[in-house]
Amino acid sequence: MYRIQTLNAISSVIYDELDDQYQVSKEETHPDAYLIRSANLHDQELPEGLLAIGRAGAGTNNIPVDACTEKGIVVFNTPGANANAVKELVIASLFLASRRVIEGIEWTKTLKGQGDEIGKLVEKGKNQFVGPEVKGKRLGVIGLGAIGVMVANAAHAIGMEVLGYDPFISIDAAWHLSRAVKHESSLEALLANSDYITIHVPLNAKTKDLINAENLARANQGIRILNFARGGIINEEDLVKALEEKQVGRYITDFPSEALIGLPNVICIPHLGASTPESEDNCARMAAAQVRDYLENGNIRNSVNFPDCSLPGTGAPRLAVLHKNEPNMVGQITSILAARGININNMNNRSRGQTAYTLIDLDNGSDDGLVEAMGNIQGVISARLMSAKR
Ligand SMILES: NC(=O)C1=CN([C@@H]2O[C@H](COP(=O)(O)OP(=O)(O)OC[C@H]3O[C@@H](n4cnc5c(N)ncnc54)[C@H](O)[C@@H]3O)[C@@H](O)[C@H]2O)C=CC1
Ligand SMILES: O=C(O)CCC(=O)C(=O)O
Repeated sequence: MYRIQTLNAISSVIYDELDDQYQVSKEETHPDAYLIRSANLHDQELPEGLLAIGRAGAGTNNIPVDACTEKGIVVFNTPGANANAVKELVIASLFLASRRVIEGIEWTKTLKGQGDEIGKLVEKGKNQFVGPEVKGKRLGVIGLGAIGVMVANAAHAIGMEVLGYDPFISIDAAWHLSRAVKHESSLEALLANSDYITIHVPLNAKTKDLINAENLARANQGIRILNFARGGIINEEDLVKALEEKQVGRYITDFPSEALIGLPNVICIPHLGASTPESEDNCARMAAAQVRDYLENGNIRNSVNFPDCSLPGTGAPRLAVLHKNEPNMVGQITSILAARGININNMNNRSRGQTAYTLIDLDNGSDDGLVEAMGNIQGVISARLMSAKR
């Protein structure tokens, strides 16, 4: 029996993946894995024995990934599974950043009680809510991953001139990006050449305060900024000042804060980017499937702290060793097997930055201290023995 603790409301489609070998609840004690959305794990003790965290979503800044790596907890996310939902809300927000629809709706509510006068009042008052069309305007997209590419292509399709900035763009993303999107090689150039920008990078130490007073000063006067990535990517103090000085014309964010709520020219959305049934199902199903494959078969797909590594299941005993990416790790692991007369049927070893993973299907052999022996190798983070069926 595997135990899964859910730390957020997760779509019930997880049960398509997690059969009766799984006990899933909010209160699970001694969980083998967590399934979460945006729950903040930074201030929580990670339970002993936790093997995996399945983040049903893209961003993992709510997870202490380095601490997980040290403890041998594999952190998974679900790349692209909610990208379309975010893209749709970003496109809607491009219009909201232009046309003063939200202010207009609020103002219209004040006309309640005016009876037959409403038509006349509407025509007289609507001028205050005029705003430009997006067609022909320039949109700068920061980060051309799963979401950024979709947003760039959709914005081009509605007639915008699209510029993109992503020094680390993947080959896959580049293949999917419309050729009409102009490549900008610096953030400063992107800001200076855009009427609107939209941010689609992860929040990490390198992207914190990526948008700040210095580069906002070089942006086009009145630039409209959309932030559906994370609040910390834009320096809030600098942003508020730039809004006051009209350097930033509009700011639409999925990440409200005390300083932003109620400010003129700011629209705060309650983190709804991925809140569609389709997206919630996609993310939940993918996270559950990845966690299951890891718990049962040791296979890793879409981890943010260990390399992707898998083997086809044959029912043979499988040794799974998470270790540091250091010389002679595989040599030491296989020497222990050789000393015990255990033959290797199949194996895969992958590395990623500081970490590595070795999966070995064994012809014979049982635990009998094998896992402990592996754990004693300097540089091994953790080891498990299982029978991989699929
Ligand atoms: N509002 C919401 O509900 C949601 C928000 N998000 C946020 O959006 C972020 C992006 O999501 P995805 O597109 O799915 O991720 P992704 O990993 O597919 O794409 C991120 C892209 O950012 C690029 N990048 C990284 N550092 C950069 C930098 N300094 N400058 C320019 N580009 C840089 C990467 O090369 C990559 O192409 C997530 O990390 C998350 O924080 C994601 C999903 C839903
Ligand atoms: O689960 C959610 O609604 C949050 C989605 C999100 O922010 C992400 O996937 O990074």
